Amino acid sequence: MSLPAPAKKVIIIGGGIAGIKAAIDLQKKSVDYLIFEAKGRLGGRLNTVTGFHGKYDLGASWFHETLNNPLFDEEMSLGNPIDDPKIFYDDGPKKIFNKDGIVSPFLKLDSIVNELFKYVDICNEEDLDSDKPYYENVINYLRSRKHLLTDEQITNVSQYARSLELWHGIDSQMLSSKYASIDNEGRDALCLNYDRVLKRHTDQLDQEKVFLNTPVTGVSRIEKGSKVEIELKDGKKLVADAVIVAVPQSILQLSAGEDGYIEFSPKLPAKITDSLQSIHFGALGKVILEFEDIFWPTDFERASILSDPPEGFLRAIKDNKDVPEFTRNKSSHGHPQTWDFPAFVLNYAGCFQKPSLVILTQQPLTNYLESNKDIAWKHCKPMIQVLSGKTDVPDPINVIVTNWTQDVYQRGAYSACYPGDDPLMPILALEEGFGNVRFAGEHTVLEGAGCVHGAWSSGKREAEALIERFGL
Ligand SMILES: Cc1cc2nc3c(=O)[nH]c(=O)nc-3n(C[C@H](O)[C@H](O)[C@H](O)COP(=O)(O)OP(=O)(O)OC[C@H]3O[C@@H](n4cnc5c(N)ncnc54)[C@H](O)[C@@H]3O)c2cc1C
Repeated sequence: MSLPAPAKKVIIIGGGIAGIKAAIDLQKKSVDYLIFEAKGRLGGRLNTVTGFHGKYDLGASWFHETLNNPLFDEEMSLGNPIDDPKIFYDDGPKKIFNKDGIVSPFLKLDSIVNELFKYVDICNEEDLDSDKPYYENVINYLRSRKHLLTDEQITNVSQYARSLELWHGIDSQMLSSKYASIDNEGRDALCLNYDRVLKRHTDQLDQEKVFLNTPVTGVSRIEKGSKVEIELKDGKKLVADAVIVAVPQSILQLSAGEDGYIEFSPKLPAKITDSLQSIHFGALGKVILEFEDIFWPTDFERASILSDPPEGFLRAIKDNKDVPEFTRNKSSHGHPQTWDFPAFVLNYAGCFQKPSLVILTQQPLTNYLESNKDIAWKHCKPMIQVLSGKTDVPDPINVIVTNWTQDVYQRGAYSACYPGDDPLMPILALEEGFGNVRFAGEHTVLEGAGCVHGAWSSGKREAEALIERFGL
């Protein structure tokens, strides 16, 4: 009589949606698993909090690309009750504001910026071998069209084009032109809220196999690579047949000695370590303002707040002179100035009749606000004055500022491309993995890169790969 083969065991490092999905799928095939999560909660970049007026997502808010989003499909297949909807398409009326108030739709900024995006695509196709900062192409476009645009259009387009910063989480002087454009495979839907999606997943886990507040510090391939041993921060070691490293890309990019660093033994192949040099990490952040009452218009769902162009910008475009760089960090006033950065506003008054506004910010502003949370309202107040058309605006009853850049186990928002970066290299290298050391997360997928559904799909992929490897 032959004994049944002992159950295979997989250790999952990181309890975000990628790690959780991997665990669920492994469990379905009776593969034993343990999840080690550094923080005191599961979910990683899915984090829903409750304020005075309801729930807010500090990390992901939207289901992106809903024509090609398997997580969205799965959620919707479970029903979307009319009296308790799981999503809201917040793509109704949108308004654009600058320092002086509402920007007239007759400036046709959307049409011009759409043409500009096309121009950037054409430039990229014509020059496949090099990559410029996206902002340089914005300037080139404005120079090439300056006889066709009014001064007001040139000034406002230069800043409206920066809206992409609120997608990538980095400023457009740092953003790669090649990877600036956003694929749009379907409408984006606000998820109401991601805690529901997370709970549906975590409820499927065996809670005894989940270890919170347990950072992993080392991963070693042992027994000629047939087993993997992981080391926890307290020095404890555990052995498994495989490991799925589902920590953020920013953690894989740390150097020895930095908080959160994971030591791999033997070292990861150069294919992986070198590829991690060709990608960066952005810092999208959020400031949530809750007020007593609604005192601003409810006739729009989203707003773009345009920054001021640097002094002399228009003249430089018209005279073909060097265009001044825009301010990235602190100005001479000691901290970042409101009108130096574009912002994206989600108007809860327009979407849900609630007196709240969610303001999205990008690097380096996010880093500053997340480490100086007490100035967040002062920074945002001029935007709210413009948005409401009132100088005398009440203070919020609650200000919530995200913490992604300050969390040593996150260190920002998601992968982002600087000029010259090649996001494909790390994706291919991490997808290949290193024997039974596997990788999952938003930074390891092509479809849904940077997104929740991408991270989820990567967990599914790694579970499938191990199930096949184990011959199950
Ligand atoms: C502000 C913001 C807005 C976003 N908006 C959207 C959006 O609207 N739509 C969308 O689709 N996506 C959005 N995203 C991206 C999305 O949230 C992520 O792509 C996705 O949640 C990543 O999941 P993950 O499992 O790959 O990583 P994570 O969720 O980061 O999980 C990784 C986990 O690893 C843990 N960890 C790190 N180091 C260790 C260690 N040494 N040991 C153990 N555990 C460790 C971390 O604590 C973390 O919990 C947003 C992200 C942010 C920050």
